[in-house]
Amino acid sequence: MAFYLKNSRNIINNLKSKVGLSSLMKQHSCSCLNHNNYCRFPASTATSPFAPQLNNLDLNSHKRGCLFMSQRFESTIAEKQFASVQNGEDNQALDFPGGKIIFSPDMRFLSESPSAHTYCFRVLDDNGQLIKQSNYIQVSEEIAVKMYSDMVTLQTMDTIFYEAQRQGRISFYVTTIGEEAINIASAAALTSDDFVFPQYREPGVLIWRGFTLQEFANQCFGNRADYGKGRQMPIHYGSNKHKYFTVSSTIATQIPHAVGAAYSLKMDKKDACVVTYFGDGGTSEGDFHAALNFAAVTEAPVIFICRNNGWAISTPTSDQFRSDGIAVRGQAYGVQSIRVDGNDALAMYSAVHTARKMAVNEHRPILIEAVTYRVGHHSTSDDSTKYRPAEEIEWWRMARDPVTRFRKWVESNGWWSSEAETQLRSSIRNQLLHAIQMAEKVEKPPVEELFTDVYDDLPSNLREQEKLLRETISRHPQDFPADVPH
Ligand SMILES: Cc1ncc(C[n+]2csc(CCOP(=O)(O)OP(=O)(O)O)c2C)c(N)n1
Ligand SMILES: [K+]
Repeated sequence: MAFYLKNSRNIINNLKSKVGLSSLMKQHSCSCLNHNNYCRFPASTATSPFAPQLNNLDLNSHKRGCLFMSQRFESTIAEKQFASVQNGEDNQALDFPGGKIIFSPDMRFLSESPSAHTYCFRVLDDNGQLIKQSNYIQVSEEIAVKMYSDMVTLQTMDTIFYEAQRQGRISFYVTTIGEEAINIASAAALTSDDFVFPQYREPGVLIWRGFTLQEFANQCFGNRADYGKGRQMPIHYGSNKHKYFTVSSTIATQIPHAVGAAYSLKMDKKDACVVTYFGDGGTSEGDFHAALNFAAVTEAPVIFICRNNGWAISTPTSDQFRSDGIAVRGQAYGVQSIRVDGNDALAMYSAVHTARKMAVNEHRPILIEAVTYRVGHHSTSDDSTKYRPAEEIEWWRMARDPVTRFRKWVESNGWWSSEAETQLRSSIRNQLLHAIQMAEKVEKPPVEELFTDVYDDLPSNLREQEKLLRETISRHPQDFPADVPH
């Protein structure tokens, strides 16, 4: 039998000094309650002066019991504290709402940075070899081969769609080059019941979940088969079937949405969590901060995955923030956090797999900072050599490519060969070229679709806009795409 007390960090010292229980107490966190705020007392506590109350508790009723006990202890301590402050004794600490505050005569400011940088968890070295004693979750041959194949699919899709944009066949594109491991390994560690609130550099999650290359192409071409009916720019994918919320260009808006969705999963007692992705730039938005705090206090099962890729368009992280990256901010909000080598697929898989268990079983948010590099330009509207050295990009592309690193590990297990590689790459390339040709042939959605799906009855301002649009098209037909029915 064991006993649990709420806010025990705050009262443990008082108990030690005033009640003399120190030899009986063992501080340790309780995973099923409010985490760090609870202490477990061993059965021997039964010999303490509090034995009659403690004996009324057991493991199953400890939550009810500890609330009762904590109220009892807190009120006793508050009374004693009040009396001792009145008497001018023991004024070194006080219970404030929310926790004990220790007073000190030293005027000491908290340092702006920790003395040591936060460690970065990795499993595979740069050469794809397992680092001895690394603490990782095993993946089966089947999962490893699918992970590798999907990373190659993502890389090939990026190359071909990027070229299609350069040829003027699609209007815009964003590549994920360099971030394939974050995309695919995180997706592999989730279940299909988990909801995804993406930024825009995570299409690999959809690849993993079975969104077809034809579906990707239909969205980029904005044709009639696109679920968004051509209303959004290319790469703004969404899929009800795959629980993947539609990409919104507006940075960081998805982060609080994810927390709300996670809170609702918790209230519905679902065995699932929510995962949201964002970049280092996204963490400068207020939405990021509100979301972390909201998730911490509601104990929402949400995994925040920050792709810290060094650049937010042309803004380097040194101009973005002065903290030791992103992971440390989780701690400030009361969220367990980890920094991971985002170019190590096994480390990403292990961290997300573990985070998912913690989120779902313990009802808590987790923050993962995946350290990586944006190898491509920000988008097809950007030329990143204007603001960063070409050698830096090349170094990451060659020496730290996550796809090659993972391939070496898969090969060293005897699960992959150069014949399989050649066959996979040529098959994906052919499928993509075919998907593009098909998507190009499908008609575009008609003009009236611009105005549907929001209101049952079009309000007068939208009717006016539609009229104005049609008049403009008839006055300037040469400026209007010939393949859009109107
Ligand atoms: C609220 C808002 N501000 C600015 C922009 C313009 N913008 C588009 S992408 C981007 C950079 C985002 O960088 P980051 O979040 O680090 O993601 P990355 O592109 O590196 O993956 C900016 C500033 C926007 N879309 N939304
Ligand atoms: K970024």
